Amino acid sequence: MNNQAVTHSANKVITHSDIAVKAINVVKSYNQFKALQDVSFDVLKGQVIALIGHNGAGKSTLLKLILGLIAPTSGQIFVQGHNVGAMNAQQRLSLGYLPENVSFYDNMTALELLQYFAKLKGIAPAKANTLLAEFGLEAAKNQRLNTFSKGMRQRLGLAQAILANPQILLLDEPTVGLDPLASAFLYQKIAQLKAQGCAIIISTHELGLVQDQMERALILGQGRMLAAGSLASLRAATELPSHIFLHSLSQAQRQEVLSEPILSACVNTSSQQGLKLTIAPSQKAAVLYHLLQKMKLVDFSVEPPSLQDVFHHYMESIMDSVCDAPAPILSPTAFQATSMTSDLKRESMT
Ligand SMILES: Nc1ncnc2c1ncn2[C@@H]1O[C@H](COP(=O)(O)OP(=O)(O)OP(=O)(O)O)[C@@H](O)[C@H]1O
Repeated sequence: MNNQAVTHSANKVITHSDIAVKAINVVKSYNQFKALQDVSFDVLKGQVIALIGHNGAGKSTLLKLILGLIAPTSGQIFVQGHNVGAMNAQQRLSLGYLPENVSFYDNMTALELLQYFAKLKGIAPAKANTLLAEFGLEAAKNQRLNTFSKGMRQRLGLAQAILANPQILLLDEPTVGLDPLASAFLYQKIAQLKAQGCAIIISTHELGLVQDQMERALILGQGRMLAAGSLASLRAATELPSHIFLHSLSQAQRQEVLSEPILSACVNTSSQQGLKLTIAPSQKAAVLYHLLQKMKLVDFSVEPPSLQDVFHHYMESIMDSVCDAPAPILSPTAFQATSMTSDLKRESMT
C-alpha cells in the first residue's frame, strides 16, 4: 500500500501508514454457512477498538483471520500494510494475541512459560522477569501454572501477548470471570499500550467496561458489519433517547414537572428517590431549558445512551429483519455459542 491520504478525519489527514489493520470485503464461509459476509474496516495505530456482537456473530472468526490462523474465503486483510496470508515470521511478531480460553502448559512455572515463549520469539529471556514484575506476578513466578487463579492466568496471558512489543494486540474476551479490580488492572495495561501507539482490538460482551476505553466500536450481527464508529457517532446514528434523573425534588417541584406537558410526556418512572425522564434527542434542548431556566433545578443527572443501548438497538434491528423475512435467514448456528476445540488448540499460544 502506498502512503497517499486515504481519508480526512475531523482534524487530521489519515494516510496508509496510520492504518494498523485493514479489512476489505472479507467473507469467511464454512461449507454453505457464511460466518462473515463482506466485512470492511480500518483500525488506526494507537486506537482501542471494541469488537461487539451476539454469540456467534463472527467476532472470534474475525480475530483468527487477522492473526492469519484461518484464511478468508474472499476479500483481503492487511496488517501494517502486509497481506496477512503473505506475512513472514518476523512480521507476525507485530501481532499479539490473548485467546478467549488461555491454555498454558500447566506443569511449567510462570517464569518458565514466559522464557519459553521469549525463546520462540527470539527475545532476551530477561524480558520474562521484567514482565512478571510489571504484571504483579513477581512473587508467583516460580509457582506452577495449575495453581494460578483466573486473574493471574489472564495477567500472564497478557504478558505473553505483549512479549514481543506487538504493534497490534488482539484480545478475545479478556475480562470474562475477572473481579472488578483485575478488570481495571487489565484496562490500565491496555491504556498504557495504546499510549505507546499499539492498536488494540477487544472482542467483548462487557460493554460497560470497554465503553470508556474505546475510540470506536465495530458491531457485528449475523456475520455482517452492522455499524462502526465512535460512541458519539453511534449515538447520533441511532437517535436513541437519553435519560435524566431528577433527584431530591420537593413536592411542589414534582407537581410542576408532572403538570408541565413538555416534561410530563417524558416521565418514565416515578419513585420516592425522584423522577426519571426519557428524552428523544430532538426534545433534549427544550427539556433542559425548562429544567434549568424555568424551574432553576440543578440537582439532576443526564445519562446519554450507553454502548449497551446502542448494541440493543442494532440487535433488535436484525431480529426485526428476521421477523419480517418471508423465509428464515438465520443459520441455526448463528446465535449459538460455539466451542471450536481444534481451532483453539492451534491458537492456544501464538
Ligand atoms: N470451524 C468452524 N466450522 C464451522 N462453523 C464455524 C467454525 N468456526 C466458527 N463457526 C461458526 O461461525 C459463526 C461465528 O463464530 P464465532 O466463534 O466467530 O462467533 P463469536 O461472535 O466469537 O461468538 P461468541 O460471542 O459466542 O464467542 C458461528 O455460527 C460458528 O458456529
